[in-house]
Amino acid sequence: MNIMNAALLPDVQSSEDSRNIVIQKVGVKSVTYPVRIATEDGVQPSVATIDMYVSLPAQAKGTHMSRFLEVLEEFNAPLSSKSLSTLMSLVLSRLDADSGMIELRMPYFVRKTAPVSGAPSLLDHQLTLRAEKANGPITITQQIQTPVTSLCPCSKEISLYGAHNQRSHIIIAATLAEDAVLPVRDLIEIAESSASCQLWGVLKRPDEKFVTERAYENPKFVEDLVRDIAVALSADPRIARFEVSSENFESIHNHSAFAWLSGPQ
Ligand SMILES: Nc1nc2c(ncn2[C@@H]2O[C@H](COP(=O)(O)OP(=O)(O)OP(=O)(O)O)[C@@H](O)[C@H]2O)c(=O)[nH]1
Repeated sequence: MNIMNAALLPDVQSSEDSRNIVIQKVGVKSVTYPVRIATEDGVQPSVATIDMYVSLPAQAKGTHMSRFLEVLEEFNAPLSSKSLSTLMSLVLSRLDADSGMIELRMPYFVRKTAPVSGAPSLLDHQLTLRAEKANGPITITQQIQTPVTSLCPCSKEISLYGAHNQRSHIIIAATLAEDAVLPVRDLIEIAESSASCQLWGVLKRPDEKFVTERAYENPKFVEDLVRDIAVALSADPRIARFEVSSENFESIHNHSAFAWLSGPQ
């Protein structure tokens, strides 16, 4: 459509609304979009599911939905805490809004080498990056879901042989201190080092023996996981506040053991 035709169309969104009701969040939800993530090892391509919202004042009938995607089209920087903050500012300015939120959810891959054989493989994590602007400055939250192994201390103590163990999903959401930079890898390392054992995509037999014994020597309740992680996050000056959870997919039940906490405490 050319500009002449567009100018002839009524702009319903920009008309006045008489109900006197503010909308806290309006925008686009579940946009699937290719992205590039800035990592310490270079730029990693991924595909994100994106929500972008702004507030709408009481007198405005509608927001300008097309502008969210226009900003995304123009935004060309690899994703980092700094560039996400810039994207939030661009959205607020283009939508003429005081407050808003952008959340991107995407797979994030880490290249690993198996503990004994050194076999290379990729391990997938779920990364969520969130920018929020309310009354103060823009805040950035980095959330990572990391899969690990946990082995039950009680089971080890009471059993003649073995101990039940499970795959656990640890979720750490760290809201950064102002201007702080926190590599996502640091959060993954905190999660993995707090677990009974970390996971690898490829394990040969010597590696399998290693992870089996490593988990047995390092048993953890779901409570131990979230508490050990909270201790590490509380000591990190780059993190203003955090939430940690672990879901342990039990092998002796058809349900999970779960723990959640927020900090610092
Ligand atoms: N506000 C609003 N827009 C919607 C809704 N449903 C669809 N639209 C969008 O309306 C858009 C077009 O409106 P605007 O984004 O304001 O487009 P425009 O007026 O040509 O562009 P600007 O001049 O930049 O505002 C389309 O992208 C549709 O997605 C809705 O429920 N609310």
